Amino acid sequence: MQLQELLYGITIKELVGRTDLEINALNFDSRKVTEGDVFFAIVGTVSDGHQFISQTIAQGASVIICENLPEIEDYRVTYIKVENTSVALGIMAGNYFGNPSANLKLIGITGTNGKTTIATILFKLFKELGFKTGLISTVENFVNDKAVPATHTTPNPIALNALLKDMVDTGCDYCFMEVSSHAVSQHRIEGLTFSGGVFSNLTHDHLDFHKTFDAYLKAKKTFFDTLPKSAFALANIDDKNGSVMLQNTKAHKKSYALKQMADFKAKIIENGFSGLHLDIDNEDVYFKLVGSFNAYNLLAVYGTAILLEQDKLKVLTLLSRLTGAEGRFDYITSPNNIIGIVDYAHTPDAVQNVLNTIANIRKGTEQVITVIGCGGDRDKTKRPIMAQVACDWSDKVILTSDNPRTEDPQAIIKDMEEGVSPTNKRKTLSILDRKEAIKTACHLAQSGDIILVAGKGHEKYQEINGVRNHFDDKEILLEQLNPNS
Ligand SMILES: CC(=O)N[C@H]1[C@@H](OP(=O)(O)OP(=O)(O)OC[C@H]2O[C@@H](n3ccc(=O)[nH]c3=O)[C@H](O)[C@@H]2O)O[C@H](CO)[C@@H](O)[C@@H]1O[C@H](C)C(=O)N[C@@H](C)C(=O)N[C@H](CCC(=O)O)C(=O)O
Ligand SMILES: Nc1ncnc2c1ncn2[C@@H]1O[C@H](COP(=O)(O)OP(=O)(O)OP(=O)(O)O)[C@@H](O)[C@H]1O
Ligand SMILES: N[C@H](CCC[C@H](N)C(=O)O)C(=O)O
Ligand SMILES: [Mg+2]
Repeated sequence: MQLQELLYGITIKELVGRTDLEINALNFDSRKVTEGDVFFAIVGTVSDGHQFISQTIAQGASVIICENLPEIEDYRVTYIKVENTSVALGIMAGNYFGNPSANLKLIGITGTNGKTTIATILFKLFKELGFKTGLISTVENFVNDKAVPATHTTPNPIALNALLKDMVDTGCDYCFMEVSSHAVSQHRIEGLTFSGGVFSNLTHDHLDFHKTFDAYLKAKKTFFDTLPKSAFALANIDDKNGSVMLQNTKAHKKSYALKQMADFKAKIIENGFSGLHLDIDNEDVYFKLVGSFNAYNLLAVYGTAILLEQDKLKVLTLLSRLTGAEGRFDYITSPNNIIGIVDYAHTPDAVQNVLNTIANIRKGTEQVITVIGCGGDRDKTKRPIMAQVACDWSDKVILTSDNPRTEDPQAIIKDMEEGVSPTNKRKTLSILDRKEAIKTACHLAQSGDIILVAGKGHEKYQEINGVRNHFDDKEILLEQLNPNS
């Protein structure tokens, strides 16, 4: 492909060299650059890509996209100065892959909690409705039936557009993708054509990256502010930020809610371990998903399907048969009737929701034992709050490790302990080794008790200093609670 074909939509501040040259691939990582590549120099959180420019030229890069022009060393290389390299990368990655997002219906889902659940159920639903469909999510990506491992919730623009092209080539009509706040801030979704956007909720997370709640909110809102007129914007208006998301969007504004008037409305009739019984848009329907927060997720899915012009009764019938995403309120019952739940709750709000759900459906006499940790190299301010919520809503709590990454796991537990009040101390244990923590919870549990293992959900690893060792909460629960299976 010729460089000039990649430059549609790019505002060039300065150009040195030819644009009528054949290029190989796009690359933002110097370590992967080969002959004929375009290298994008990005200022990151750890290093500045500009410092690798000469190295990439030595490796054969023929085009450099940057925010500051280096001293021109090689007149065979084309240098393009832009305002923001990440924005240019998004647009050029789209051009490189033939702007696949415009050739299917792309729906983005954003919010602190519920993105994976909503995107996954939409993917399953649209496949059941008979469409070829794509999914981009935290757990796994899918090009219709083909699974593609996920590295991020929202991939980088090159991986993202490559996936979308694969979906278009496979004949997919729809793609449901999670849009993380990191992705919006880092312009990973730049240049994509969305047919719709969905907002679930906004609570405490990622303040290490965004610094303030306002900046976090703004990142989410930017996604809605940039939706085109032809798209729909569907927001949960029971969340106080739902209407903020809709404030300035050009898209068709639509709302969903359980507690007030909205375009899509539901009422919880029953909420138990066997599932939810809802009145949804005046239809009485049973669902397999558990917990009132899933009533919101189901309503978001239902609203999206109706906005995508699907038949109401067909949608509700199929939805009532579907299960949620892996590791989200995923539970087993032992032979002596101990319930073990694996859930991806890793924010204060999610922990509160999952424990509220358990509180609402427990019979009353049984103990709730929670095993919980907080991730390293992530928002430190959520640690004491998560521990406090866990203690306030459980009979026993075991604080443990969850992906310490480059941090000292003992120090993370110490941050969590700050949130344990003196009265809560007596019901709290700290056990560094997560496997031992889960084992201890299983030993403490008696018939009828409920164990919640929170934070890792579908994850199959424990990440320590850049190394991911096999670890699976559900596997350990199964082994401990069903020793003969
Ligand atoms: C904080 C964050 O989002 N970091 C992402 C970011 O890395 P960075 O800004 O730290 O990059 P950097 O290391 O400073 O490097 C800057 C630039 O120099 C380049 N470089 C660097 C070194 C070198 O030798 N040569 C070179 O060219 C890098 O490729 C990069 O382009 O850009 C990288 C390339 O796209 C991402 O892989 C990386 O994700 C890291 C691994 C990450 O953990 N991200 C998490 C926080 C994340 O994105 N999470 C969200 C949401 C999670 C959720 O709630 O679901 C997600 O969407 O997954
Ligand atoms: N609508 C919701 N409101 C509040 N909490 C929710 C909601 N949906 C799910 N949760 C809780 O949040 C956890 C994560 O859910 P899910 O994976 O769907 O969210 P996510 O937004 O994709 O998270 P991440 O940003 O980490 O990918 C669940 O395990 C559950 O405890
Ligand atoms: N995808 C999110 C949640 C990870 C959950 C938890 N297991 C952790 O490692 O903090 C993140 O990267 O912040
Ligand atoms: Mg997710």
